[in-house]
Amino acid sequence: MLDTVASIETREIPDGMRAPIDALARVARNLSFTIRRGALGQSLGHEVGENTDGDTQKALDVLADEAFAKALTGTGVRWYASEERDAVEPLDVDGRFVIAIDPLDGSSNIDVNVSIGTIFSIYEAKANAQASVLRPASEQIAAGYVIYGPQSQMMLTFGSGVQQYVLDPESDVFRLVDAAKTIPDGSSEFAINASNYRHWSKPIRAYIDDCLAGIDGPRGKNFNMRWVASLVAETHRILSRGGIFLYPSDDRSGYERGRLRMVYECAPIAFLIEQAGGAATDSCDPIMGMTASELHARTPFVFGTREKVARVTAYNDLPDQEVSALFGARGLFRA
Ligand SMILES: O=P(O)(O)OC[C@H]1O[C@](O)(COP(=O)(O)O)[C@@H](O)[C@@H]1O
Ligand SMILES: [Mg+2]
Ligand SMILES: [Mg+2]
Repeated sequence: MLDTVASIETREIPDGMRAPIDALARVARNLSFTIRRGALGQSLGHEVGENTDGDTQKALDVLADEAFAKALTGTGVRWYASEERDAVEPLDVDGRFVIAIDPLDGSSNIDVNVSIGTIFSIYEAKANAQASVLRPASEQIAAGYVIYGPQSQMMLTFGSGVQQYVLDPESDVFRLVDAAKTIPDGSSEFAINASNYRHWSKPIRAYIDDCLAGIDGPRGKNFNMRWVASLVAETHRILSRGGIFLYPSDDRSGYERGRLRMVYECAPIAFLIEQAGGAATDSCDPIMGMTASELHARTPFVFGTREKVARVTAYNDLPDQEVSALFGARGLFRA
């Protein structure tokens, strides 16, 4: 259907990158259609296997991965690195780019009609597959995500701000609605999977304790909590109205480095967030300065408005015994 016309408005997309971005947008609009059909179409949420990281793969994870790899072939992409594949794979031998992708983010939400997404990151390719993705996040030349929600939207950065596109159901084209999206200040929302509270480090517990204490605590104001369990949806909310997201490391086996993957989840989201005026860290240091040790490596992840992310770093920098007391007693960073 519609595969011969441009699937995204290209005026703000650098010339050399239009082919891969158009391919990503084309698959995204097809996925959006498939997701909207739900049970009227093919089954999407049943388990079909397990990926390298030990996550169950749903039918839609695999369908999305195969569709992106196929559509990107012939668009100048030399290497394709996916959450759903064991290793980085070749596409076009002479291609200029490497794409790292989480083809379907928020898999646990497929069956319950809650927003899910796609996250991607683009670098200049190197001759070596591994070296093309195991490099500082700051070397990304583009990053973006698609959210499949009540509206399907795409957010893109090429290193000079964040562009917001909405998939127009009339024309089936992603249309540019904001060429300079920035994160608003002032939200009092935090997002964390609070069921893991007992597993967190002291500084993370102290940070959340102080939020929960609300107007009676050291922060002197009330907070609200959100947890969608789709990284894309949390990012979209924070880009739209501010706040902070935390997926810290914890003491469960396998969560020593948190849950989220550096190459195709945290690096691209960090790039977008910084380009929108926010900050992204591993709870201490900026994600953009980090290099993954392997394709599926995890990292603790904290992002949102700068002041909120800096506060988490400050809690982490304090000696254990001082963590809460100091903030409470001296009223540091009040509100
Ligand atoms: O179930 P948990 O531990 O709260 O984890 C939720 C996180 O896992 C993820 O679903 C991981 O992504 P995938 O669905 O791509 O594996 C994130 O989108 C989300 O932030
Ligand atoms: Mg994901
Ligand atoms: Mg995924």
